[in-house]
This record gives sequence, structure tokens and C-alpha cells, in this order.
Amino acid sequence: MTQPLSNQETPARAVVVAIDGPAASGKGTLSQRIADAFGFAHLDTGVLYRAVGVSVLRAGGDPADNAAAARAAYELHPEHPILQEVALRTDEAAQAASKVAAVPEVRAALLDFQRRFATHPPGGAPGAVLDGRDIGTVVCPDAQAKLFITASVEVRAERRLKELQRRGIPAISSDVLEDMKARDARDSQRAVAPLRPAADAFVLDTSALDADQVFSMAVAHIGSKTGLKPKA
Ligand SMILES: Nc1ncnc2c1ncn2[C@@H]1O[C@H](COP(=O)(O)OP(=O)(O)OP(=O)(O)O)[C@@H](O)[C@H]1O
Ligand SMILES: Nc1ccn([C@@H]2O[C@H](COP(=O)(O)O)[C@@H](O)[C@H]2O)c(=O)n1
Repeated sequence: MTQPLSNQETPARAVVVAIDGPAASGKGTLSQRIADAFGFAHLDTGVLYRAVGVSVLRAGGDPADNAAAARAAYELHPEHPILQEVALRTDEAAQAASKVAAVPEVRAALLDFQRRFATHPPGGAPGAVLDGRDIGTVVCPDAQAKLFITASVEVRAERRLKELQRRGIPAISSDVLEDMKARDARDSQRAVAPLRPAADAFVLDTSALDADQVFSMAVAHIGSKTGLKPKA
């Protein structure tokens, strides 16, 4: 992936909040709320892997083919229209993403863009929230605050099922659960940048917490690490 077009440079060191966790744990919802509350920029890094996976599928390739995946990753750039497509939200895209994500060359190709987003948040924002699988461990190991958001696989599958139903997408409960287990296994067992909490991450099991409770606990943790409070 090539470098982003020049955004306003940020003079002071940007605050970086790393939020990792498995699929449908709620990290995307939390990350956007944290970014809005603190006036930070937000990068959903899963979108990058989804875009690479979908590009390979569209080219008629196999997402598990290292060369095809690496090629698609190097061709991706921050202004690429595929990054805005709703097609990235499908389960097919998620499964393809988790296959290309196991390819070391893909991860290497996407690394600079993610790091530059963290150090130079777009629009001159004073900080950045990045969510994914390896933000606290690999992409931004020096992030000031790291959270690992998780929940039981059954709870996560139920949340995803409800989300699909809300969006009018037909889905079968047992299929959603099996797909989530398969993705969890691929993401946590791969050799490169596997899904796991950083040693210094605040691990939050949200199985019995609603989104507001998770937000409050995350704000308190970020405050304790950075001294920052959300904007009024
Ligand atoms: N604490 C929570 N309690 C109940 N539902 C939640 C909670 N947090 C998020 N959700 C809902 O769960 C679903 C998944 O959340 P979200 O998309 O934020 O997860 P995610 O970890 O970013 O998933 P993915 O990695 O697949 O992108 C959404 O429908 C969201 O509204
Ligand atoms: N930092 C990341 C982010 C994502 N992945 C892979 O992409 C898949 C889709 O991610 P979502 O967050 O959109 O669900 C995910 O299953 C991972 O395989 C990654 O490896 N690293």
C-alpha cells in the first residue's frame, strides 16, 4: 500500500489509542465513540484487509494464494474507492480478509500506512484510534493506551446475527457461529501478528456489558494512561 496523500502535519506527538480484539467484540463501535469523544481520527484497519481479500476474489484469485494477496496489497492505496464499498461488510469479505491477513507480505505492505495514520492523524487531529488485531502488539507497540475488547464467541455471534438481521441480510445462527469460530482460529493461530492482547493491554470482556458500559470503562482507562478527558 502506498503512502497516504499529505494531510496536515501534526506538530506535537499524536496520542495513539490501540484497540484490538476478535470479530464482533464491539471494538469498531467503541473505537468510533472514543475517537468522537476525544476528537481523534479513527482507522478501522480491518477494512484494509477486507479490501485486499475482495480485490483478490474479484480478480478471480484465491485469497490464500500468497502472490495474489501480496499483489493486491501493494496495489491498494488510501484513496482507492474499494475502501468505501459496502461489499467489504459481507461475511465473504471477512473470510477472504482473514486468509490474506495470514500472508506476511500483505501485513508488511499495509504497515506503513497504518503507522503513518497513527503518527500523523488526518486533519491535524491530536490523536488517533486504530482498531484491529495487532495494533497494540505490532503496528503501534508504543501506543499510550491499549485495550483488548473481547466476549465469548456465542455472544459475539449473536451480536453479529442481530446486526445482519437489522440490515435485512438473511443469516442462519449456526452458520454465523461456525464462521466466527473459523475466523477466530485463523486469526489467533497464524504465524505472523496473531490475534492476542499486548502484555500491557487492558483486557475487557464485554460479554455481559452494554456498549455504554464498555465506553465508560474505556474512557476511564484512557484517562488513567493519558490524563485526557473526553470533550464536553
Ligand atoms: N457491548 C455491546 N453489547 C451489545 N452489542 C454490542 C456491543 N458492542 C457492540 N455491539 C454490537 O455488536 C455488533 C458488532 O460490533 P462491532 O462491529 O463494533 O464489532 P467489531 O469488533 O468491530 O467487529 P468486526 O471485527 O467484525 O468488524 C454491532 O452490531 C454492534 O452494534
Ligand atoms: N489489524 C488487523 C485487522 C484485521 N485483520 C484481519 O482482517 C479480518 C477482518 O477484520 P475486521 O476487523 O473487519 O473483522 C480479520 O478477521 C483479520 O483476519 C488483521 O489481521 N489485522
